[in-house]
Amino acid sequence: MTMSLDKKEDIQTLALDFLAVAQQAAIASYPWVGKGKKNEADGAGTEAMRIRMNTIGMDGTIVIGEGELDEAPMLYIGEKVGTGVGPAVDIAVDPVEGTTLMSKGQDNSLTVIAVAERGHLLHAPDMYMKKIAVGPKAKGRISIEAPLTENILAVADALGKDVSEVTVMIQDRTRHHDLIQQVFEVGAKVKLFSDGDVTGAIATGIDEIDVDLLVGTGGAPEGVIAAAALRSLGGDFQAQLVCQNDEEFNRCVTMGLSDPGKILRMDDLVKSDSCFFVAAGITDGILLNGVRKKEGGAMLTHSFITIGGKGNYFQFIETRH
Ligand SMILES: O=P(O)(O)OC[C@H]1O[C@](O)(COP(=O)(O)O)[C@@H](O)[C@@H]1O
Repeated sequence: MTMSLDKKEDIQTLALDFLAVAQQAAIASYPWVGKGKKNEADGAGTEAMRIRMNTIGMDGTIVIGEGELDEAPMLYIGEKVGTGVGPAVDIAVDPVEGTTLMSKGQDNSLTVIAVAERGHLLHAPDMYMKKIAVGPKAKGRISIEAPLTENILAVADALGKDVSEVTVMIQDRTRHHDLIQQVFEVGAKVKLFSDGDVTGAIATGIDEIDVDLLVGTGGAPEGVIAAAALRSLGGDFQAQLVCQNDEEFNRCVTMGLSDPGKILRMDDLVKSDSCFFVAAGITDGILLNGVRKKEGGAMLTHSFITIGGKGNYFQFIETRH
């Protein structure tokens, strides 16, 4: 029998199962850290994720994964996962978010998974997306259509901070030159990063991390995953797909996005609070510690879980395997 993900206990149980999936994927990718082999790490994480996911009592469908069936043998878009008996859910995965970071042995690579009730996650094509993210305190105060300077002033006001104390996370890319200049002009601070904008988005929803706003253009699949994390954390995420040519425009239309240039609000990205997000660190980062190998072969993981509809609820979990 297939049931929907409407009961709090269902979400909680499933979220814990997926936490184990993320941990296993991070452990499987770990031997490839710093080896310069992106594909091998991604493959190892993907396989571990799929094996563990197929033991879960659910009727799962991958909606954001490793690509189309003809380009990805595992966790392809549309692949059915789970035992087939249990809640009907849509799943968005990125076994290694920050493949370049991981392959160079740099900080901030992690495994991320977002899950929502069937039909509640946007099926985003693999193209660019303009994004803005804030935590719960600044929810309702930002607009992706407003200039960044205005958003920074609104966030400062919402957080009760002086504008000089507002930290804006931006991916260090030439396409973001104008955004970086706007931060300097208004007197706020940038925190530039080389890769991994899911981490930056989540950081806005966690008080202990000094990040107030994430802006910029990055991957659309990562955008949907980050939106699920922010929805679970009670924050806000707004976006707009960036079609660079007719082919990308037509791809959006084929995937059911009749107006690809539309501003995507939280309800367009993640339709309800029946969702959760889990992550596990591969290398150390601002959000999570990486995998550690202990004496005797035990592995230590550091992971993160946030579940929708519970306010600003999240937990960091250290596990010995
Ligand atoms: O490298 P680009 O083209 O600027 O793309 C940005 C995207 O790449 C990432 O930095 C890393 O993505 P990968 O893990 O696929 O390498 C994302 O976090 C971000 O959304």
